[in-house]
Amino acid sequence: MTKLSLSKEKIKVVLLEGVHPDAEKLFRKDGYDNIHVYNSTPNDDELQNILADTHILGIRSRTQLKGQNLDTCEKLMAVGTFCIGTNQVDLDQCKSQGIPVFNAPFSNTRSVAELVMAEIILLLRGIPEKNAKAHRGQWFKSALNSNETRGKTLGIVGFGHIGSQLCILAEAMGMKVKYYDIENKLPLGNSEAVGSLEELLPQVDVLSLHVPDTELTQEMIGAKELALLPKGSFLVNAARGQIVVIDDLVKSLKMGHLNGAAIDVFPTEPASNNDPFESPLLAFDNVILTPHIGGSTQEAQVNIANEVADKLIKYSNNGSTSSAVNFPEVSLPALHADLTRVMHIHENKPGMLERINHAFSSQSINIAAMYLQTSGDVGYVIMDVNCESSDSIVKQLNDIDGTIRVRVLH
Ligand SMILES: NC(=O)C1=CN([C@@H]2O[C@H](COP(=O)(O)OP(=O)(O)OC[C@H]3O[C@@H](n4cnc5c(N)ncnc54)[C@H](O)[C@@H]3O)[C@@H](O)[C@H]2O)C=CC1
Ligand SMILES: O=C(O)CCC(=O)C(=O)O
Repeated sequence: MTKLSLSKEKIKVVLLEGVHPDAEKLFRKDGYDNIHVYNSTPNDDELQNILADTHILGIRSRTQLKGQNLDTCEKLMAVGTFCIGTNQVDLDQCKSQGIPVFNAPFSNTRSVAELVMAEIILLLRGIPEKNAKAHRGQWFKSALNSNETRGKTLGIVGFGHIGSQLCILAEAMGMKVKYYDIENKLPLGNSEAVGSLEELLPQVDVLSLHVPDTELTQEMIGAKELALLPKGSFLVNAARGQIVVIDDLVKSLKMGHLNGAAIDVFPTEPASNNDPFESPLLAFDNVILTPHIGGSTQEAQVNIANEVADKLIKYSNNGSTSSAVNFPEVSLPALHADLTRVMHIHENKPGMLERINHAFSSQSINIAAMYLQTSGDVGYVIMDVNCESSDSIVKQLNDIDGTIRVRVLH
C-alpha cells in the first residue's frame, strides 16, 4: 500500500460549516483519523489559528479564505469547497502557494433549480403575502395578482448548470424562457437567447439570477435594472448576495414596482444558525426569505460530501488534481509498488524542468515515469522514480529557486 510522506494519522483534516458527515466517514474509511469537524464558520482569528496546523481544509460558502487568512497556512495542502461557488476563496493566491482547490460543480444544481421553480410558482400566486397574513390570523382570499405560470416569461441571467436546469423545469410548467449569458450558450427546448441584460429585463414576468460572484456581476441588479423590469414583475436571487443592491430592491418593493421577490443569498450572512439575521427585506410580506439553502437538500449534501472528499483523498493519496478549479490538472495512475512518487509544484518559468531533471540525474536516480502540467504561472510535475530514500532528493528539489512545494509518496 502507498505510504504518504506524512502518514494519514498525522494529516490534519478540518471540516467547517457543517459539511455533511459522509465526508468525515469517507476520510475515516480511507485511514485518516485526525479529523476535526465544526458546524459553524470561524471568524478570521479562529480561522488563522485553525489554519496554522491544518493540512486539508473543507469549507462551504461562508469561510473567507483570502488575504491574511492564507498567510498562516504553511501546512495547508488542499482545500475543498463543499459547494459550487468558489468566490469565498482567493484561487490565485492558493495556486501560488501550491494549494489546489476542489469543488462540487453540479452536485446541488438540481436542488437550487427546484427551489427556484417552487418560488416562482409561489410568487406568481401571491402566496408569501397570503401565508404571512394567515400566520397573523388574517383571511386574505383573493384572486387579485394571482396567476398561473403557464404562458408567463421567465428571464434567466446566467445559463449555466443551474440556469439551464431551471429552464427545463420552467418550460415543463408552460413558461416561456428567455436568457442572457455572457457566453454563447446553446438554447435548450424553446428557450431564446437575448443579446444583453437591458434587452432581457423589459420582457420578463420573473427574473432569476444564476451567475457567479465576479467583478462583472457585483451589483449587476440595481436601481436602473430594477426600473427596466415591468411593473408587477418578480425577482429571484439564489446566486450570490452581492449581485443585487438590496437598498434599491427595497425601494422598488416600497414603490410597488416589483410585486415580490425571493432571496436566498445576502451581502452579509450570519456565521451560524445561532446568530441573528438582519435585512431591510424582513419588512416585506411579499418577499420569500430563505437562509442560503438553495443547495441544502439531503441529496445534494450527500453527493457533495462524497464528491469533494473523494477529490481531496485522491490528491492526498496519489497526487491527482483532476477537476481542481485553480490548478494544473493531472490524473495519475496508482503508484507501482517498487517506486517512489515525487511531486513538485513550482513557479512556471524557463529552465525549471532542466533543474528538476538535473537534481535527479545528479543523484543517479532513475525516472520511471514523468507527468507534467502547467496552468498560468504554476507548474506541477510528478516523477515516479527508483530510489531507496527520498530525503536528499527532496532537499535538493526544495533548494531549486522557484520551488513552491515538494511531496513524496512511497
Ligand atoms: N443558493 C445556493 O445555495 C447556491 C448558489 N449557487 C450560486 O449559483 C451560481 C451559478 O451556479 P452554476 O449554474 O452551477 O454556475 P455555472 O458556472 O454553471 O453557470 C454560470 C453562468 O453564468 C454565466 N455568466 C458569468 N458571468 C456572467 C455575466 N457577467 N453576465 C451573464 N452571464 C454570466 C456563465 O457564462 C455561466 O453560463 C454559483 O456561482 C453560485 O454562486 C450555486 C449553488 C447553490
Ligand atoms: O450550501 C452551501 O453551503 C452553499 C451553497 C452554494 O451557495 C454553492 O454551492 O455555491
